[in-house]
Amino acid sequence: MNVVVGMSHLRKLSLMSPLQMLHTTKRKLSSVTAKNHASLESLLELVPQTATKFITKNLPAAPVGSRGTFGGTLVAQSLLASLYTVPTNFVPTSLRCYFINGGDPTNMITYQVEKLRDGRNFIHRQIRAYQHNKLIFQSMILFSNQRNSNDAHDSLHHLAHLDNLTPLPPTETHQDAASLYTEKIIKNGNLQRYAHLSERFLDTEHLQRQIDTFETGPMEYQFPKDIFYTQNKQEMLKYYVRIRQPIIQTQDDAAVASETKLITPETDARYNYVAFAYLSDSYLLLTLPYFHELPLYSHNFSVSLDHTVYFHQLPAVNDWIFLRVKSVRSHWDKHLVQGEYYDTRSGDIVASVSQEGLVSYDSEEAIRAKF
Ligand SMILES: CCCCCCCCCCCCCCCC(=O)SCCNC(=O)CCNC(=O)[C@H](O)C(C)(C)COP(=O)(O)OP(=O)(O)OC[C@H]1O[C@@H](n2cnc3c(N)ncnc32)[C@H](O)[C@@H]1OP(=O)(O)O
Repeated sequence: MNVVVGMSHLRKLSLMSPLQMLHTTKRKLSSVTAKNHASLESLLELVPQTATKFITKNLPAAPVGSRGTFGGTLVAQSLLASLYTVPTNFVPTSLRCYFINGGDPTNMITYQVEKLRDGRNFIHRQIRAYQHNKLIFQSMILFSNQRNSNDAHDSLHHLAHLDNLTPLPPTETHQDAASLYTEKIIKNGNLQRYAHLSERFLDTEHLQRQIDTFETGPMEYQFPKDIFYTQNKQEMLKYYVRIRQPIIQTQDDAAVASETKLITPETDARYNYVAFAYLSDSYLLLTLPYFHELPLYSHNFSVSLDHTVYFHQLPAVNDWIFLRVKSVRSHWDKHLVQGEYYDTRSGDIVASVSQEGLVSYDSEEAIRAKF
């Protein structure tokens, strides 16, 4: 990224009237060609070093506006690494992670899988991620045997379910992220208000990268129309997300990837879990201001501290997944958010996610005053 150009442009913009600024920004935006983002597979690809040690093939990128590696990359790669160490009939049941040190996007990550226990029904794995010989992340994953379905042990069967979901997000309430971001943040005189929250909103490269990510990144979102700034008290944020890259949903047993083969979106349906782990860290903490009727992106500092996923069934990530997020507790800059993810075809829950983050904001009054 050309930071020097970005900064000088930023200074020029700050001397302009809001109208000039908007026109200049629009011109700049249309002159920057959209970049094709790498596929999810290449973002997450691991090179096996030994049976339990893996190194990333590509650099672990930071999300737009962040300095450190995207947490979802670490969660997903730790799951991918552990999948190489369990038989193909085992699927993840739960996954608990801690983000210990910020990831360096300019260096490869080494994942070390520890085989804690191998049972008939359950397998336990612990995964540690290192950069510069420093521990940056740790996860613990429980796998269960999907072939071991004994009806006698299935009393009190229950799966949370939502009626009235449709395979396509409703257009009257939801809109694709790129056009919504353009409409609500870049256009309609709003950009200057956001620039009061962060100078990043005066940097056309930043705006373009955000739009590129929405348009061509690994995830596709349909957000509620008030997501960036709601003026109504909200208990839950409801949005839709899916993965762009095709991932197989079923496979016959003969074709299941053996432990020696690469686990990819084409070879192993369990890649849906990996992709879900990746998407489950996006637009979770970032949505906190929504619950306070404040504009998104009004934080001063934001990192996730931990992340937990309970998988209830294989998530079909190429279909729209309906997500309900709630804010459980905010206290001394520590914020806990929880999400329930539903399959929009069946209405059944596919996963539950909890995340605590360290996010600092100015006071509500100060944010409102500058916005
Ligand atoms: C290809 C990719 C596409 C992505 C596709 C689309 C994704 C689209 C979704 C986008 C959404 C993104 C949002 C995802 C969210 C994550 O991904 S965050 C990434 C994962 N989490 C992390 O990396 C956190 C790792 N953990 C840590 O860094 C450390 O454990 C902690 C949390 C900083 C420890 O805190 P601490 O004990 O207070 O640490 P301490 O040693 O006192 O301070 C260390 C540094 O932390 C910083 N710090 C700590 N507290 C504060 C604070 N309140 N204010 C400011 N700085 C602070 C300071 O820099 C401090 O440095 P110094 O001031 O000492 O120089």
